Amino acid sequence: MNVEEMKKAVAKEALNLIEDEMVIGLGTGSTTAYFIRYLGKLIMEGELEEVYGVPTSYQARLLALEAGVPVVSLDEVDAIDIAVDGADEVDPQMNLIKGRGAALTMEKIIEYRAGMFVVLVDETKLVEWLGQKMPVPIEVIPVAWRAIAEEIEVFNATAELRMAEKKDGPVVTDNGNFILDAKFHRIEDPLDLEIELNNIPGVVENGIFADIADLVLVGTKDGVKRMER
Ligand SMILES: O=C[C@H](O)[C@H](O)[C@H](O)COP(=O)(O)O
Repeated sequence: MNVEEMKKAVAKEALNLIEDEMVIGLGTGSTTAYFIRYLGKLIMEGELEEVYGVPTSYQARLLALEAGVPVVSLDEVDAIDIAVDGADEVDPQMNLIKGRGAALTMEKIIEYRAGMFVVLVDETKLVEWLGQKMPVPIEVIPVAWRAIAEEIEVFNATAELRMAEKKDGPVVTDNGNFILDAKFHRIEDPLDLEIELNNIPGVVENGIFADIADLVLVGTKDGVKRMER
C-alpha cells in the first residue's frame, strides 16, 4: 500500500463515524480531501441526509462545494458534532503539528469546538517527538513577523517567513496574515510551548495542537491503525 492508498483508507474509515444530521468540521490538505470527496458521494447518493460541513479553509470550502457537501459557516451553527482533518506530525501522545497548508488558525478554532476531533494520517506522519521532522507553523500579524521571529529565538529555535511559490512575496493566509515556520530541536512539552507561543504579541495562532485529538486513524502497510485518548 503506497501513501496515497493509506490516505484513501483512513478517509474511508472516517466515513463510518458520520451519521445523518451531523455538522462536520472539514479539514484542509490532501488526506482530508479524500474524505470530503467520499462524503460528498454518499450525500449525492442519498446515503447520508441533512449533513453540513464547516470548512477550515478556502480549499476545504471549494472541495466541499465541488463534491456536493452543503457548506455552512462557523457562526451559523450551534455546535460541531465531529471534525475530520489531517496532520503533519503525530507523536505517541497524539499531540500534533499542523499548518503545512497555512490553515492552522481556522482548523484549531473548529477542531477545538467539535464534540470529537478525528485525525487522518498516513504512517509517515508518526514521530517520536514533535518537531522531529517538521517546523511549527505560526500565523502572525504581517507587520510583526520580524519582531516575532526574533522573539522565537529565545526558545532556541529559528523562524523563517514562509514565501509563496506561485505568487511573489510571502504566503498570505485565508485570514490575511503571514506564516513563520519555526524549527525547534525537540519539543519536550507541546502544551506548554503551544501556550507560550500564543502569548507572544502578534501571534494569531500556532500549529501545535496539544491534547485536542480524540482519535487518530493511521494508514499503514498493514491497514488502518487507531490511536485513541
Ligand atoms: O494547514 C494544513 C493542515 O494542517 C493539513 O491538515 C496538514 O498540513 C496535513 O495535510 P496533508 O493531509 O496534505 O498531509
